[in-house]
Amino acid sequence: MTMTSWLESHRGETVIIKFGGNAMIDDELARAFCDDVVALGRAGIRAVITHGGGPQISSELIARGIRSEFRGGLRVTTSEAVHVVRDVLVRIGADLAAGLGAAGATASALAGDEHALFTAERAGTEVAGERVDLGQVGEITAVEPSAVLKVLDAGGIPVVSAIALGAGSELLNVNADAAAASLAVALDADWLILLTDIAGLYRDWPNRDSLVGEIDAAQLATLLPTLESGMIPKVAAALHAVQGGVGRAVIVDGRVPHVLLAEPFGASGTTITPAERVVS
Ligand SMILES: Nc1ncnc2c1ncn2[C@@H]1O[C@H](COP(=O)(O)OP(=O)(O)O)[C@@H](O)[C@H]1O
Ligand SMILES: CC(=O)N[C@@H](CCC(=O)OP(=O)(O)O)C(=O)O
Repeated sequence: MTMTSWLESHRGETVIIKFGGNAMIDDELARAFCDDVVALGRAGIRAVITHGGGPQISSELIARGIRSEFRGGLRVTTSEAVHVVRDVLVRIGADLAAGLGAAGATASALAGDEHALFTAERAGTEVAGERVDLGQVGEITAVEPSAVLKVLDAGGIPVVSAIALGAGSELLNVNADAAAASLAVALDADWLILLTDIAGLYRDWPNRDSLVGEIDAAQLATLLPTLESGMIPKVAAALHAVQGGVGRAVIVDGRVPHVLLAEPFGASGTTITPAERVVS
């Protein structure tokens, strides 16, 4: 099947694409990403972009002399830091929407704390059996996707920043993979694509011969406790998505130009399927 006919067979499907990794810091890769998203839109695929910006947030915090550290793959976030997180994410969202605009789309940047898009509750985490207080970090408890749907229905591409509102309207920093997964579930998406800076999920990290091509949710759940660092929230997000009804989650290599147009949506990476296999 050619890519054109493959896309044609998926017309009308909803795809949430989490932009991240190297594609975010390399102008040429970012341009290729925007061109691909525009091509998906032209093929009648409903594409929604979500993004994080971990490295950019870290640089800005350092520049402002605010300490931050990661525990269990999540940033410990003070009340001072959370405003920096939001500022950086809003800037990235605006740049991405401008890039998509330059590539020929009508894109609208939406911050997750607006339009009641993401509601979250403060969440800690457990590291080596111990509870860790992460400060203003949240776990998404509700998604109100109407602002996203409005953009999609008008033929545009929503660009969603991963930040949420908690109790008393406090800003909560959320992991961008988790936010993308929650949005994918709320939109009953067919695909969740997570762009990263590695070829996919390795079963026996860092053994480069152990790349996983396809894995179902049950097998992935048994692998989750063995994972490290940034892969923990990413795999947990992929699992949440397919367990919540999303057709497939795919972890793909954002270092590869035009990876989104590699049939099907970057088959070179790791595809996560629901426990009960869906044949498409
Ligand atoms: N089992 C694994 N498979 C793949 N990558 C892993 C694994 N365990 C840890 N990693 C690390 O996780 C990184 C990806 O997570 P992260 O840097 O948070 O991605 P992103 O910035 O795209 O969200 C990889 O570059 C790799 O160094
Ligand atoms: C709670 C938490 O860790 N939030 C992340 C949000 C950004 C993000 O997830 O960006 P990437 O996808 O580029 O890693 C952070 O502060 O870095």
